[in-house]
Amino acid sequence: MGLLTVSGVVAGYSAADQILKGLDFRVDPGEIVCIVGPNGAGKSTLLKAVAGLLRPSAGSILLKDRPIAGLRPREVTKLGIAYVPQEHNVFPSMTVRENLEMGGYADPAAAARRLDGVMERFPVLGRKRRQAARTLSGGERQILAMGMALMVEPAVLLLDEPSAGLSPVAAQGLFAEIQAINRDGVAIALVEQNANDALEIAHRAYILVDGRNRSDGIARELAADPEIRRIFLGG
Ligand SMILES: Nc1ncnc2c1ncn2[C@@H]1O[C@H](COP(=O)(O)OP(=O)(O)OP(=O)(O)O)[C@@H](O)[C@H]1O
Repeated sequence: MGLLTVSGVVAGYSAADQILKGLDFRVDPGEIVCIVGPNGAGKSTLLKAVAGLLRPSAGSILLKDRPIAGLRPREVTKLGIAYVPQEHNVFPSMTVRENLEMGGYADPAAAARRLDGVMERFPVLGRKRRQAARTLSGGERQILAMGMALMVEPAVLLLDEPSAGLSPVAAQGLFAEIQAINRDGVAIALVEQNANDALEIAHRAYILVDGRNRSDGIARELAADPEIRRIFLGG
């Protein structure tokens, strides 16, 4: 059984504007699953539907065997799915520590216990815990956003373009952190523009085009497919 199973989901930003047109998607325990595809394909929309920010008009979303489509974001988080949006994912004027505390808002009693664990897991956050988030580098800010998400000890982490705007070196560092989080036992759904790098760290991948699956399979096999390379991976 999949850990997260999306079946036939139709969703969009209004009834007349369906972006996901019957989408199937699955994350199994222990996986990093990458979602790539052209601009506007619906990659971010898929993560928003899973996170509870959009209510699908058809189809189902299951966490293990529990239906979650249409639940509020806070309920989805409590059940074990943490979402890191592409932008505005930290509070710039608050300290690193305060941001982490905000990340644990769904369960404040447990948050105090988890704070030390997250700062140990990401030493840079421990060292800079008293600094305002706006003073962090782009890569550190993304690590903080992931640290906030891990404050709820999720089973599944949804990451929307975490490497956007980072230098190649910072992006490589971030991908290594994503792999380390996955090795700690967190399954990850990763939307990336940086498709070649994302396919290197992913176990499986989906290629979305116009709200539907164009292809899916083992990430390294998709990355080696000449037609997929030509159309989606820049040659
Ligand atoms: N809040 C919104 N309200 C209305 N339409 C939206 C909203 N957010 C996204 N869209 C539209 O939904 C479509 C899919 O957007 P989405 O962000 O899911 O694409 P994407 O595959 O993640 O691509 P990108 O790489 O450009 O972010 C686009 O046509 C976009 O304009």
